[in-house]
Amino acid sequence: MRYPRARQDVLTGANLHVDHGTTVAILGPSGSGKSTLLSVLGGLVRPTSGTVRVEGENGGAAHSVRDVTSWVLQTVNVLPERSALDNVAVGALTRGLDGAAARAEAATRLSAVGLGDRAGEKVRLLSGGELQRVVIARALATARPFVLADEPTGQLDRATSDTVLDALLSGTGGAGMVIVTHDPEVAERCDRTVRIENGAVVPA
Ligand SMILES: Nc1ncnc2c1ncn2[C@@H]1O[C@H](COP(=O)(O)OP(=O)(O)OP(=O)(O)O)[C@@H](O)[C@H]1O
Repeated sequence: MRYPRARQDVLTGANLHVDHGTTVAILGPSGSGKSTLLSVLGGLVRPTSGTVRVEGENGGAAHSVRDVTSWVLQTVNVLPERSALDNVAVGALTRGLDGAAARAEAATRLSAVGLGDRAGEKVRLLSGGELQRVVIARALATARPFVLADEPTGQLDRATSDTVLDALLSGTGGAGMVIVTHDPEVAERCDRTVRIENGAVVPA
């Protein structure tokens, strides 16, 4: 992967396989290309060369990457004037639940990230860490086969980070997950950890 007008590749010969139902942590210094790798994996940017492939149950092609992934991103769009519950319910609606079921699912997801008592609050009134938890609850409510998370606990204190990580790791319902993190404790709880070094993905 080389960005337009950049002088060198960010990723070069990078190769990563994520099994269904497993969690992979990506570590690496600032600027090494962690977020770039995540963006390539999720189909947000097209790699300069190479491919991203989603395998179906029998190894055949399944869907496009964008259809099977949900994002935990700090910059992801939320509806600031709507409640936390409404925002998470949107995730559940995308998988075909009706309104009442989507709201029930949203309430459960918000409780799991410790925001049960803030469900009715407008999102614009939440703190950065609370917003991050709303984003996580919404991503999990979509119940897609893969979750891509960029620094999901970056803004949280240790205790909240543990709560959110519990929710993230136990709430996926068997989804595969890729987590970009600087936090060794987050990496420790993943099934596998890799690092980005000189543009390549290497075992940590
Ligand atoms: N849209 C872009 N256009 C050009 N260059 C970019 C773009 N996005 C990132 N880069 C460059 O690619 C390199 C890798 O950036 P990336 O954000 O992937 O790193 P990172 O490992 O996630 O860093 P951090 O830990 O600081 O978030 C950096 O040198 C960055 O300047």
